[in-house]
Amino acid sequence: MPTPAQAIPERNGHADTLSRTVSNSFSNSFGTQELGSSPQASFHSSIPSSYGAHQRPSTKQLKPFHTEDIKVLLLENVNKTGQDILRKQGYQVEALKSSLPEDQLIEKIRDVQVIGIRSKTQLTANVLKHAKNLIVIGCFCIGTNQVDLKYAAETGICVFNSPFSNSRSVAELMIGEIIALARQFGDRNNELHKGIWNKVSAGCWEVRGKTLGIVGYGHVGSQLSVLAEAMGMKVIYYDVTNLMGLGTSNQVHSLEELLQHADFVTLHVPEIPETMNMMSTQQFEQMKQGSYLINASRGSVVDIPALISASQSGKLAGAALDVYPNEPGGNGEHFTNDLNTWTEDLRNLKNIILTPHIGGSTEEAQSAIGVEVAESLVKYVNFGITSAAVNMPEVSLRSLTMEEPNHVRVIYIHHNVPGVLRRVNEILGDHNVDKQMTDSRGDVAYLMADISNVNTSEIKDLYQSLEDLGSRIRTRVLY
Ligand SMILES: NC(=O)C1=CN([C@@H]2O[C@H](COP(=O)(O)OP(=O)(O)OC[C@H]3O[C@@H](n4cnc5c(N)ncnc54)[C@H](O)[C@@H]3O)[C@@H](O)[C@H]2O)C=CC1
Ligand SMILES: O=C(O)CCC(=O)C(=O)O
Repeated sequence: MPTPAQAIPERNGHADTLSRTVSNSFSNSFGTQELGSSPQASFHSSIPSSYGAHQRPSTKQLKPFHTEDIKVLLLENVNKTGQDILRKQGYQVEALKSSLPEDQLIEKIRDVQVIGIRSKTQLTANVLKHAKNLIVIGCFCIGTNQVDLKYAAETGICVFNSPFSNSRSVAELMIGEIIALARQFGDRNNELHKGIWNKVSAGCWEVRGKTLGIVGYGHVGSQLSVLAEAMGMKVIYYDVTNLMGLGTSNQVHSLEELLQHADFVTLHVPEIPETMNMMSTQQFEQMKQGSYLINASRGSVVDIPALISASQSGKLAGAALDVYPNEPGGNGEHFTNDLNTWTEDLRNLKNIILTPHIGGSTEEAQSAIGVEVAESLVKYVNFGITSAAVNMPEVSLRSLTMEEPNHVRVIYIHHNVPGVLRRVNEILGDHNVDKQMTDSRGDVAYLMADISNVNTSEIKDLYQSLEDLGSRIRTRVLY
């Protein structure tokens, strides 16, 4: 039987925080309950039943949650490593293999404090406005374009992702696809499966000495750069940021310059307005005759009808796509014109490799992502720590310990306007503020304060006073 301290492996120097399962909380997400015992007793009541049910006092607490009260919805087949971490906390975890249509998602999201998704589930403002209990979102992937990050921050919902745990997997897939396209082995494989022996060398090339043009030299692009040079490729890259090239790779000044020189072009940019249809008719015209395009970033980055024309005209000698403007919610026979009107045309092109968004789908990547994101969720739910959050300021304090029984952690997410700290500290001022940290990101600020000598009877007033401030987005009191 694991102890709470063993429940999550230590990472990022937070062993002390993880060893104390602080899970009593006074927050607007949970129903009002009667005031009862001291913070010390309520701490024991928060420990999951498997760790110490015999210690739970019968008295009800002031609107605290026990970890068993935390409801988590995981969609899109989140890895077991992540599920296990959340379950070991005692949270109620429902894990589904696919994403949900919007109406079903809205029904489910009403009820949960935590949701975990991958790249498919769209957490728009319209969906999130129904998520009255939600305090945190975990994107078990790199991309966060599927979440309305601004709306989430403005409603006090923190978002986490895994910024690089699948980068290597994507880079390795790119290497496989560069060789596959250069040797046309996708087509040869398909032909032989149909019984056709077609031994040809025309239009088939070694990759050694060819130029790879990487668009977006971040985690994936830079990994790919190193691997490609090891195969004897020359690497150039284009990025909106001025970045040091690894090995002997060189940054170019414009996308056009890259397209004019590269034999292979790979795309590794985020989905943002500036990258929408970044590769369209004009850009395909700027590419070298007989060059190749690979897109494993997001479907919106490539204008697919323009790619189909460039391929049919022979400008492109081949292409590989892992991502599409519309992707199905789950596995099955969905890749038809019902999904995207041009699907049949795409499927009929020569030397085209089509994969179902598997760039990051390896055992290693999914297992690491599961651990990383689940740990972030636990630290946020149990301790309010926002380190590595995507849409909130990063705030963390040394944890409360068992030796500080009458301490309370106040978390106050608020509009970033003048005068708030003064008012908050007036409210906290009757207690000793042991430590405090505050930071802002755009219009939203996040304050965390550990205060001592708090009687349980004072917590409700403390909470209510903070809630009554006009600047309030969300208040949580953990004790
Ligand atoms: N197919 C798959 O399974 C996967 C897809 N991805 C996608 O790949 C994207 C890139 O991933 P990472 O390398 O980890 O991201 P990253 O954030 O580390 O790097 C992205 C790079 O793109 C650059 N960039 C942004 N806008 C640009 C523009 N307009 N022109 C040129 N460069 C621009 C940034 O400066 C940055 O250096 C992710 O945003 C995600 O959408 C990521 C992982 C798996
Ligand atoms: O594995 C997934 O579902 C999504 C991978 C991806 O596109 C990402 O990490 O951004």
